[in-house]
Amino acid sequence: MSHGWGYEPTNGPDTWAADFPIADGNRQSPINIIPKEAHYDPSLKALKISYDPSNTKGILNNGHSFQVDFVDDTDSSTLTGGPISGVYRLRQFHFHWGGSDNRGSEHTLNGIKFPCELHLVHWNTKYPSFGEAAEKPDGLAVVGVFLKIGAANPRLQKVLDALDAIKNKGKQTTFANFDPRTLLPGSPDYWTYEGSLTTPPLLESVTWIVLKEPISVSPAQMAKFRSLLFTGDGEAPCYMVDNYRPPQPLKGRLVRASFK
Ligand SMILES: O=C(NCc1ccccc1)Nc1ccc2c(c1)[B-](O)(O)OC2
Ligand SMILES: [Zn+2]
Repeated sequence: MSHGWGYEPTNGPDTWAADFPIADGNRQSPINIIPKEAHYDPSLKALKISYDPSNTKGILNNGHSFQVDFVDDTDSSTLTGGPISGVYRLRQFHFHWGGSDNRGSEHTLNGIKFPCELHLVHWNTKYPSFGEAAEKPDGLAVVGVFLKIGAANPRLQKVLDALDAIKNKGKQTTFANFDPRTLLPGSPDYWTYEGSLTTPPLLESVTWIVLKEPISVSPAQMAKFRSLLFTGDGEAPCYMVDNYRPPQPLKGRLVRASFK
């Protein structure tokens, strides 16, 4: 019985193409971003982010990461502007991180890996649902934020304090009134390119918006991420670390910059 995809040698990123041939597609993510090769596009608008903390629904260990889910049945938490047209609704945010501080991010900058990367997932309201949007080339918009080691980030702490309650795969707990805007850096500068989900089903439906300025995370806070388990209650425990896909071939894609 073939177990599901994951990040171990037997089911990790190098094995995904067997079940998800799109893994070798023409717009796969993540990528290595080389700022000097990005094209400044003066027509790119500023990102407009408007979140309603009361939309926060809960926090879940899904066995690959943990995610904070949002009520997305109205336009109360949205992303507009930037490289996208129309209104995209916030669905969830989650992270990818490493087993040590020298790795963990999915996107890289000049080949440099950050210890962690935040993904804020939005779907295009021209489609009836997230699931439908996820199958369209302009269906999703994901804001990526790098985390770099530094001072403890107080904005992260509320999220990290909830992790003790969702140690195992499948566990979820209440989580309310969180404003993900508080996790964003001060600078509005971003790179953008057309890509995909970075986990199976690896659908090529994501407009990526990767912010230039990282936010901080302390070593102790990174240890909290690494205290989660990939495994379910009663299984042999396996720490949730290195849940990142490495950069994929650019295949001729342009990376645009919103700044000079
Ligand atoms: O939503 C996901 N799966 C469930 C699903 C349901 C219905 C249709 C397709 C997929 N996955 C997913 C969504 C967004 C992002 C990622 C993975 B990411 O690349 O890690 O960062 C951005
Ligand atoms: Zn992600």
